[in-house]
Amino acid sequence: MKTVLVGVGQAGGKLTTALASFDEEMGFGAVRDALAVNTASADLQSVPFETMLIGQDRVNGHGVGGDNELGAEIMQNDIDQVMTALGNRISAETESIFVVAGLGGGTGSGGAPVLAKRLSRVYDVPVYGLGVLPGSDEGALYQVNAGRSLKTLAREADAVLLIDNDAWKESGESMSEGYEAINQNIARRVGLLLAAGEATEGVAESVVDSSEIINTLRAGGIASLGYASTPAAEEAAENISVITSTTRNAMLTGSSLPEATDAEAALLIVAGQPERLSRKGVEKARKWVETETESMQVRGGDFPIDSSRLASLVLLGGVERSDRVQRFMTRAEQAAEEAAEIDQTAREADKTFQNDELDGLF
Ligand SMILES: Nc1nc2c(ncn2[C@@H]2O[C@H](COP(=O)(O)OP(=O)(O)OP(=O)(O)O)[C@@H](O)[C@H]2O)c(=O)[nH]1
Repeated sequence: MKTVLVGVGQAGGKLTTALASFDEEMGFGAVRDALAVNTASADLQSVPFETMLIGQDRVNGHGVGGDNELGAEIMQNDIDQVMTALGNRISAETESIFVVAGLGGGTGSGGAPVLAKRLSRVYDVPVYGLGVLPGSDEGALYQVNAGRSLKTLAREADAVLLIDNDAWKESGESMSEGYEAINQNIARRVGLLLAAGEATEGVAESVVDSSEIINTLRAGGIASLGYASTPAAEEAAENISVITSTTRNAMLTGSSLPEATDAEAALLIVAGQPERLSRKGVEKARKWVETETESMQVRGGDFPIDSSRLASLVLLGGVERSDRVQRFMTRAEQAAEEAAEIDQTAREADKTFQNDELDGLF
């Protein structure tokens, strides 16, 4: 699937870098171009492709410090500049645009929905969000920001592929090592998905194309992507249970959104050497995904790659009713209510203080 990536904010820029590098290293060529947009000049310095600093008149290159309303405002003010830079990158062959952002901060959280809205109006190709949810140990501001941003982004984009920062956390890792590992995990999943949509030449089974990805995400809302891989036997017939167990792992333990299994639609892609791919295995695994998601719209296909391992990618569309997403929304709403209460108490204290001051004066 020929794609143009736009990273907004720090996490957006880092993830876009990881994705573009993975695509290049693997020689896939699905990522056609990329742009990183930020309000903080320091965050753009290590980005290896074109960058754009916005909001200089407001924050002078220092970022918005988690203020996602300001992030949205700045994107709105500078949107023409961003659209012009993207216009030079989006061509007739572009099949999708991904707006990539951490949803808990300020620049990406506020800016990504504004940009997705404008892109959807101007271009006919689908505009997807690739959004990162803050880990559950991140503070209330991050949860509130992400709750609001996710709702808006899901409305403005054709779908939001959601990544939970808690998904691949390993104990003992520093914050930056942790991000690095998460970004690599995301790059591998999304990179393979985009590349699978590009595969053209023949294997015995059905090759996935871009339209299957688009159709799986057609329901809109929130999507997740699972991945797992296992060493494979040389003979396809010996790999039936390898494919089913790898698919189970991809969905149950390798998902970008753990525990999100209730879906409107799904796409299973099994990648590996054509001679190791078992048609029966792919069909059995596809049926298992059908049962697990309780969806009648489960597509299946394969992606020929030169590897002695078999890998399963499971794209789930329309997972917003799943427990994980509901739990996050509840947490974000609680944090928003608590923040509003604190705000109210502060305002009341301020009023009392002012009244007392006035009492003293008159
Ligand atoms: N997966 C992942 N998440 C990250 C990374 N960097 C930051 N985050 C998450 O993204 C959120 C913060 O968003 P940032 O992208 O840092 O913020 P920003 O959009 O640049 O906005 P401001 O810094 O407020 O101007 C937090 O929830 C972090 O956990 C990263 O490299 N990878």
